Amino acid sequence: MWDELHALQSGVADRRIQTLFDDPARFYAFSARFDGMLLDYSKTNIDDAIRAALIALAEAAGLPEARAAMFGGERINRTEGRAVLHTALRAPAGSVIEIGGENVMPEVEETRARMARFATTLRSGAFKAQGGRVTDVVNIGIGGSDLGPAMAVAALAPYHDGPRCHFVSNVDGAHIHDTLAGLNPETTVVIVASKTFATVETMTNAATARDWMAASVADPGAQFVALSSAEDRAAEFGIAPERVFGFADWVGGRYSVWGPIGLSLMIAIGPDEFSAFLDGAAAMDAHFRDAPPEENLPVLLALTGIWHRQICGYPSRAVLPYDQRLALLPAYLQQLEMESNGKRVAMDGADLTRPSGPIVWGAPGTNGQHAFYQLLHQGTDIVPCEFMIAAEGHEPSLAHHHALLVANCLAQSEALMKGRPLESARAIMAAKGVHGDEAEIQARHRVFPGNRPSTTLAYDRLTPRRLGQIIALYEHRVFVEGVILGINSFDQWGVELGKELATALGPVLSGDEDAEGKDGSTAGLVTFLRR
Ligand SMILES: O=P(O)(O)OC[C@H]1O[C@](O)(CO)[C@@H](O)[C@@H]1O
Repeated sequence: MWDELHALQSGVADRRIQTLFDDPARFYAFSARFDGMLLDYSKTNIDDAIRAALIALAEAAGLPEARAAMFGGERINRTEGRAVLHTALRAPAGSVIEIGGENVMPEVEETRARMARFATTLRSGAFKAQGGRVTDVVNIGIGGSDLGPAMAVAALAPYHDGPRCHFVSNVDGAHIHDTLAGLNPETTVVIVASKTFATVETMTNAATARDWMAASVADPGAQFVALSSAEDRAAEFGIAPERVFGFADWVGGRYSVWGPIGLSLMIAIGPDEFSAFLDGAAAMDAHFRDAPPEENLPVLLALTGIWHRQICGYPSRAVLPYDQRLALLPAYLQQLEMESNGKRVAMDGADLTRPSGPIVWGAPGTNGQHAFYQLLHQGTDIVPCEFMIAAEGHEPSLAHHHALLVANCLAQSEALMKGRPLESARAIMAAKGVHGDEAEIQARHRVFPGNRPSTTLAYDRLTPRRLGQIIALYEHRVFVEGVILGINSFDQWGVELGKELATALGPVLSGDEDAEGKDGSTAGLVTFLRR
């Protein structure tokens, strides 16, 4: 299968993507729709034969079985011995989802209902902080306990009618200092979001926030909430059980926004809109489970990923949402994709024989156009681009802005594909009255090689439901790529070594231990920083 795909790639290496549009039906044949979304992958070099080979590859890798195993609650996270069931957090009420014969849904639904009750009392003012109605909520968490809710709260700003939400993640004291500086401790609620309730950054920030609050209110613990799988540790921290929202170990950190970790989002937009967010994701789950591969958005997005990274060899991909409110989506997807598929061994511990998942990066358009798009168009590396655009914004009086946004988004994928040949650049110089050697030099700088692939995800409007679908689409894309690569997308051992060394460096930096045994560079830096 892999050999066949490499052979197909060699055969089309010189083909211009643009020539594929000689077929007037290309756009329809190489795009797929679901609900209010459209995934266009026609501006790639994938043709019928390549798509068929990619689908065969996914099937040979056991995608149907792996998908059934995930939805069926099997312990597919082999290195941690855990099931992977974030899909249960958004499953409709009344669903039956079992792990080892036990239905997990009653507990999921009970926690969902408790979250909704708490969010409602907080939004209505029935829950009183020690200075009265809650004005501000500070979510303290990092990685999956931060990026999901922070990204979604920003994305859904037009639906935000609850208290203000703030997010503190970095252990750099500047982050919590600057966030708390503008807040009143008497009307602020602090949410400590940590699956393990042991992450050093989060626990350090939580202790600082508690000290800040203790300086102003009699009972700081009364304004603290915990979101965690380690409910005993939350209790030790001094948070009463009625404000502890637990979740099971089968929810991975980067897949956790759908449950308690999403509490700040629920407080911001309200339980009804939060339900719409879950419903969107559940609809994508059903589509992923049931749609045939040629119509299945997560499968198709994954296959373009495999084609570009593992077959064509492009090392990175750019996520380019033409939506300012999705400014945090690239960071969110960096964790989702790189923590899931940035691995060098297969499920059985053998070395991977192919590249791991790609480097994921990006920024919203149109800002990126005035920064790094230069490289996308004329750099020597090819970076597949993943554009995202809504048909309409939330500001009817600013429709002319949105029209410009859409035009820019479409123009970029067109420019990447078509480029500008040397003859056109020469004609531009001639029209400017520049001739001879200077014209030739100037023309060469104005050439765009083109033939650079992109996909576009278009949707009607960034509603809570649509955002839920988009995130679930990417989650399942990551899963499919992981299955094809034969890796475990649900552990993250690669984050451990740095944590261990940071712990060991603490006493060295404080001067309690010397730097003996450290390499010369680390010892030199310790000396410089201590001085
Ligand atoms: O929610 P926790 O347990 O504080 O973990 C935060 C993050 O840290 C990581 O474990 C990586 O260090 C992520 O996977 C996770 O999202």
